[in-house]
Amino acid sequence: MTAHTCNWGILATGGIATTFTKDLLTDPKSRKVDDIQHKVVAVASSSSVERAKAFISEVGADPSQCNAYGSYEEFVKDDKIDIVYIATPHSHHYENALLCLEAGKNVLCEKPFTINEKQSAHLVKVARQKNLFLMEAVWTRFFPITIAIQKLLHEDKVLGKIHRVYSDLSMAFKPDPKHRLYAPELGGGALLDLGIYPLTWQMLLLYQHPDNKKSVPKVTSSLMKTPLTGVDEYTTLILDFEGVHAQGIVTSSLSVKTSEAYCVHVQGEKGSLSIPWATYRPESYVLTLKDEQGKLGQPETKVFEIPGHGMFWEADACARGLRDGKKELERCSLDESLLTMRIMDQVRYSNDFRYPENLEAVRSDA
Ligand SMILES: NC(=O)C1=CN([C@@H]2O[C@H](COP(=O)(O)OP(=O)(O)OC[C@H]3O[C@@H](n4cnc5c(N)ncnc54)[C@H](OP(=O)(O)O)[C@@H]3O)[C@@H](O)[C@H]2O)C=CC1
Ligand SMILES: O=C1OC[C@@H](O)[C@H](O)[C@H]1O
Repeated sequence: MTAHTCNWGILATGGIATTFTKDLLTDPKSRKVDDIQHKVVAVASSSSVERAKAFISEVGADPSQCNAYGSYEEFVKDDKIDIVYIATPHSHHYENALLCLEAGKNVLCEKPFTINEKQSAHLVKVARQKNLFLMEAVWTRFFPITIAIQKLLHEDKVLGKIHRVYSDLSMAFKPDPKHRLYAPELGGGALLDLGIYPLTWQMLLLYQHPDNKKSVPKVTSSLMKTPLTGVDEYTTLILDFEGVHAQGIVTSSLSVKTSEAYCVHVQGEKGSLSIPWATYRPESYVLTLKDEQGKLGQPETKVFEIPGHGMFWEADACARGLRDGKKELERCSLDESLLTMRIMDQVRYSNDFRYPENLEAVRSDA
């Protein structure tokens, strides 16, 4: 069978663009994939064409097969591109994705999709009008371990009724008002950068639970701003999923690292399942079941190998989706991206946290 080739354009040349593109260029056979292969055919840097050329060399792309651009506007005109991966700061996702969609390009945009739901909804509207593929790059959703955990809980029901899911992603960053994580003008703060991951686990484990029937959770929350720049430093969400009659507790912070014990902890009537570090890149789970007397037995750990960073699985899924004429993927559906943005909006706005007006705005044709 001839493998289907997916031609990628990389928009921006920073940290995650480097990680994603190196993963894209790993040998698919290393993850037992033979129906897909990826090529990087264009790279754009808003800094300079020299930066784009340097990036192409740094990631090991073939410069003879890959066009370098010093402007995103020129880059999106490149008709060799099948799909664009957007890797700019949160503040720029909305405009960058519109630029790509309006140029007729399919888009995989880093998380969080945009600054707020109305911007994401505008992207969805344009993608659907132009019959283009669009997805938020919530890469964790595509890990084999993530799919296995959902099967364990939803189909095999190893824990029986689920009572509660705790999930957290917190990291002790060095406070720097210029860094994208602290800068309001770049969409800084814990929730959109980190909190989206523990919130995604709630969507995967409780919102998607068959008994929940996709009922939207009631959300209460608290948020504490950093005195340094006023972005959110600590956030706590409580999600009541009435459909499955279970509660989710979601936390994130810029100032303290997630407990070593677990990033995700699921409590059910028959025991518990924990996922150790990292919330965004799970490598194992620990299942502890009760015996007939209801006493907790020995924990059993299952490890899943990751032949690289792990960003190739979402890329493989996008490539298969394009090959098969899909415009979105159920595993990371546009509706769930919109609901996730809606919940994060609710947390920010109900706790009096808004980004600068120009960042929260949508275009007049939204
Ligand atoms: N999935 C994951 O595991 C991760 C995802 N991310 C997401 O990726 C996005 C980028 O994060 P990261 O790679 O760490 O960020 P970086 O700061 O490392 O890179 C951002 C790049 O965006 C471009 N850019 C364009 N305009 C600006 C601007 N005004 N200020 C700064 N950079 C600008 C620059 O590239 P150029 O000059 O070439 O245009 C810059 O290098 C974020 O939305 C984040 O949420 C981040 C880390 C991990
Ligand atoms: O997506 C992410 O994952 C890990 C963090 O270090 C990073 O800030 C965040 O954007």
